[in-house]
Amino acid sequence: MTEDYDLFVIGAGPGGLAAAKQAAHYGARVAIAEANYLGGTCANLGCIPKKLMVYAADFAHYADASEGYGWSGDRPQFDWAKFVKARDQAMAQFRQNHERSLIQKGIRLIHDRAVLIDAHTVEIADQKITADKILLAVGSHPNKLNIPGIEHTVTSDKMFHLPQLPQKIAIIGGGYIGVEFASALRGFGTKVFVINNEHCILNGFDPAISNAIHNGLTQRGIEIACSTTVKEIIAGDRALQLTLSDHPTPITADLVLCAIGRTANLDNLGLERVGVEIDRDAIAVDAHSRTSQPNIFAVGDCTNRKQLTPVALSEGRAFADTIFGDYAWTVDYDSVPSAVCCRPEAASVGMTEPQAQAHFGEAAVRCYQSEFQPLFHSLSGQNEKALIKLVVNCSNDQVIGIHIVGDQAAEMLQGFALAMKKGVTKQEIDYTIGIHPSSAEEIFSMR
Ligand SMILES: Cc1cc2nc3c(=O)[nH]c(=O)nc-3n(C[C@H](O)[C@H](O)[C@H](O)COP(=O)(O)OP(=O)(O)OC[C@H]3O[C@@H](n4cnc5c(N)ncnc54)[C@H](O)[C@@H]3O)c2cc1C
Ligand SMILES: NC(=O)c1ccc[n+]([C@@H]2O[C@H](COP(=O)([O-])OP(=O)(O)OC[C@H]3O[C@@H](n4cnc5c(N)ncnc54)[C@H](O)[C@@H]3O)[C@@H](O)[C@H]2O)c1
Repeated sequence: MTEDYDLFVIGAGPGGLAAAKQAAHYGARVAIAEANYLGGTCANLGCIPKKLMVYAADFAHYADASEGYGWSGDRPQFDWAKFVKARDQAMAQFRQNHERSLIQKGIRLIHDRAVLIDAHTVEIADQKITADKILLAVGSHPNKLNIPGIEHTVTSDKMFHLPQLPQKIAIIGGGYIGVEFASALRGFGTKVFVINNEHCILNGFDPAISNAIHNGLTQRGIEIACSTTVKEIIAGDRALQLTLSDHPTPITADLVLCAIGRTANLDNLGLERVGVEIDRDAIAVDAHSRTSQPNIFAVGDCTNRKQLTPVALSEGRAFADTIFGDYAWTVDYDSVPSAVCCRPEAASVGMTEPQAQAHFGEAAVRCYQSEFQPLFHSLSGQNEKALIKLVVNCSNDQVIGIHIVGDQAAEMLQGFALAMKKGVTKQEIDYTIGIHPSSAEEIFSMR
């Protein structure tokens, strides 16, 4: 029997869109379903609106620095509602661009929720559609703590549509989302208190990064409590009151953000019905993103891999190249760079110093670290330092980890991440000529 499509994709976030477009490029007949907004979390409730918010907050930072550069006069005021309107217009435009590009590629977009009926059939908008292959790219949703008063908290989804900015916010979670919102909101003038259950924020990053970001955030006036959590939240007349474990006095805030990780969107998808197995609350897949049901695949946040847009994109492309194209490849999870869009910014790729020592032994690992004042801050009046750290495998001189803190850390890291993936040695870095004046040139003079 001929199926309606060669590929049916459930979820039009970065993973689903990349796979659909790549499969169509090979001539496959493709349909894609999206229950909410085209572009998924990344384009609508994640990376893009977050980065625009970070840019908006940066103007306060530049305004603070401008006096040292000879500027004076009235300081412009920030209008949250005006920003939200402009941002939403830009995001609507991005969605239209996505839709146009799907049409151009001959991909059918169905704006509705899809569920699995059997291994080759999905149900959507009261219609049954069959496909030879089905790709699950359904993403994830924010976790919430199970404590009294949790109903008084919001998650990152809500943060982009607040009617107004809070005067004081408590953020539960000191990971990517907690730290990024803490930093941006502080830029807008909000008082921020971060509560993290682990011994440091951004645990999992190199300790040099966690420490530098901790110091950078506290220097900007953000309060951080680690090795603690929230036991209870009580709504008072004027504020929310949070009781912390091992913390003498409750803290108050007018908004509480819960940012403690995200879990795959698996509810009522029909996975049990078609025999797709689950592992640690996510869809279990092999290296080629194949589930336990041979013609059903899964990519992105709904699998137990790295919850990052470029990872979802690569998994989508690798799936389409392997199944519909002429070559098979798998994603290399060892050299995935990522950045935390806080101020100061952090970016990282490869092994941390503790990971490298655990893997190769302490004696086999050498680290080079430089902390310096970027030229910009010689006049900004801000005591900001930048940091670059290299982790090197002594046995072959290869750079196996690069960690950067400071302005444009993400932009700086991108090229170095490619060099690391290609096996660059410390000696090759030493003999490379830098660009002057820049912060990045510091990496070439670390002895
Ligand atoms: C606040 C925030 C900031 C972030 N910032 C960054 C960043 O700076 N850099 C970065 O790399 N990553 C960032 N991320 C993570 C990034 O957004 C995700 O890793 C990425 O979006 C995952 O892509 P995906 O395609 O797997 O899923 P998603 O983007 O979540 O897309 C899944 C789509 O599937 C749809 N869907 C679900 N179920 C169904 C169904 N049954 N039928 C039809 N449609 C369905 C959903 O509506 C959704 O649109 C951020 C995340 C958040 C929350
Ligand atoms: N810039 C980026 O690339 C970016 C930005 C945002 C999100 N993301 C992706 O989205 C994922 C989810 O982000 P996230 O920040 O929600 O998760 P996360 O895993 O990055 O951080 C969660 C934090 O919450 C803390 N936590 C957990 N339980 C807690 C508790 N009971 N009390 C106090 N603290 C607690 C953890 O110690 C951790 O620091 C990230 O892992 C990342 O993959 C990426």
